[in-house]
Amino acid sequence: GSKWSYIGPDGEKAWPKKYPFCGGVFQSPIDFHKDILQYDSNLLPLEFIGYNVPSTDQFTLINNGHSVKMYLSPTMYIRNLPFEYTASQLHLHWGNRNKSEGSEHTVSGKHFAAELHIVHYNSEKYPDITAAMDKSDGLAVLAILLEIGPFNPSYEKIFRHFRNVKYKDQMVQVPGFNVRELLPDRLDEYYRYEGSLTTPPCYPSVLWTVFRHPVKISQEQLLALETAMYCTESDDPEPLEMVDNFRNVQEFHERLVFISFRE
Ligand SMILES: NS(=O)(=O)c1c(F)c(F)c(S(=O)(=O)CCO)c(N[C@H]2CCCc3ccccc32)c1F
Ligand SMILES: [Zn+2]
Repeated sequence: GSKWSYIGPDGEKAWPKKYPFCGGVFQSPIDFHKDILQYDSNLLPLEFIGYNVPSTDQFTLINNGHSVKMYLSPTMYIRNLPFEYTASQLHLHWGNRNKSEGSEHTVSGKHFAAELHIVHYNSEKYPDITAAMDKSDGLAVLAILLEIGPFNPSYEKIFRHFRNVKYKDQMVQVPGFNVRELLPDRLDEYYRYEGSLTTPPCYPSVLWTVFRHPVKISQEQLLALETAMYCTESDDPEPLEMVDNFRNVQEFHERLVFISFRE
């Protein structure tokens, strides 16, 4: 299994020993601050096809010991990127109950409470995500920044299942729903840059789209995310809470982040 973690001797400083790309170029996440941003009028709103999955279909939600991830249906894809990218899975990154600052990307040095990632692979060039994930044009990940606000019934369609995936390798079926509801209203405003997976093997294979506008979930929903899951299996004598599962921002020199909006 993947022997890496977010804390202790196998934490992110040690990743490059076993996973050399983690010490390499184009690493994610990064901080978005004004002197690396450049407006690009060619950045179009993304189009989401097949995102409205009927409740007769089911998504598999699984605790993989690093995050909680939900497999998506291969009928879901995005257009208006250099290629067509088919959805693979979504997962989250978050902090802990005493410090709700668990986003991976930051804006002017500020963390958001949490971050949702929807991972897609280039289905025009590669047969599946395994073939795509180490290619420079292989993956496209959408990132949604989460902050505290009113209760969010769309996120609840995933969150209400957390009690059934408390421990590593537990899984549950989630009835299909319109995954578009998890995204902010303004799909036309986003940050765009070429980066990497934020977990080992850290391949520099990701075209990142980070939406400008955060989505709100309630304090109670955030607390559930921060306290529901463990990295360890149900029978482990030393349970480890799944908290602070975000990578720190990486050096980003001589590169630009393109923005689809004029600030
Ligand atoms: N932040 S991130 O970079 O988007 C990101 C994660 F943070 C993350 F935890 C995962 S993981 O849950 O699979 C556990 C670690 O691989 C992924 N998986 C991707 C890349 C690795 C292999 C793979 C295979 C099938 C589907 C998705 C993926 C990931 F892309
Ligand atoms: Zn992620």
